[in-house]
Amino acid sequence: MRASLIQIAVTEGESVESRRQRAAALVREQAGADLVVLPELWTTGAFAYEEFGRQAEPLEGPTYGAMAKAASDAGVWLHAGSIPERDPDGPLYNTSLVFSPSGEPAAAYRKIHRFGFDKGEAVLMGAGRDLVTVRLPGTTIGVATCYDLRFPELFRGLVDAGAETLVIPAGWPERRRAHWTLLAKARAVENQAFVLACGTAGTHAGVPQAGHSIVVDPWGEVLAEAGPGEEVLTVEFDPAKVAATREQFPALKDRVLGLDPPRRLG
Ligand SMILES: NC(=O)CCC(=O)C(=O)O
Repeated sequence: MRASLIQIAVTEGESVESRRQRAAALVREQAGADLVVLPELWTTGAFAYEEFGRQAEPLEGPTYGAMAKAASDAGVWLHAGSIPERDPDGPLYNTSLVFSPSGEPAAAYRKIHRFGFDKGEAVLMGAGRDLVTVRLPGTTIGVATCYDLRFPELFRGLVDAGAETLVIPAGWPERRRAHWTLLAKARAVENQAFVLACGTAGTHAGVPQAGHSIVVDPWGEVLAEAGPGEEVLTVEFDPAKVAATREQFPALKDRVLGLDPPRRLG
């Protein structure tokens, strides 16, 4: 299976429409790949909080249209990263879009863990509730977004739902790059799954982005890693390695669930 992670640069010097057209062109250039991945909130930038409301789109808005067409032009499965979604009946959401090679919508995932504590995304956007997996030929992907990477229980839920390849678009800052790499490897090893983590390059809202998109196999080996700038990271991987790893080293079978709470002595 061949995957291309498009680590696009998000800068204020470029308009959203220009970046949308550029992203669509980059997706088209990936014809021949099985799966193409874009990062989180690449239209606005994940830290450009003031732009979320200004650039929010309905689910089937301009980014959806451009990405559906790009997926079908290239004939690829496309995880189109996420957009600020304006729900007509509710708040904004940080929503990822997945398209089939014929440009049909395959899934939408509303980010569950919002970043910012008491500001930013955490107050400007609503939280999703639903786990999302998508069956592709050869593997089942489980999707999560950026800050979700810090919450292992979400990934266990995806694995329980059949995920073998964890696809994580992000807008991760350079300042915490060490966490990004460490957590991507940890999620791969503990879930015995491939991790495809696609970040952004460039600087927006004064926050330099980490880049360093990364692909990790179920044994924790890094198959490919990008540099800091805009780049398309292409990798070949064998989805059968998930079943083989889970069979040869069956740690997932040793999970002990429903433990008792700590007992007080005395
Ligand atoms: N956009 C995000 O979710 C940022 C996450 C982040 O910076 C972190 O977890 O650290």
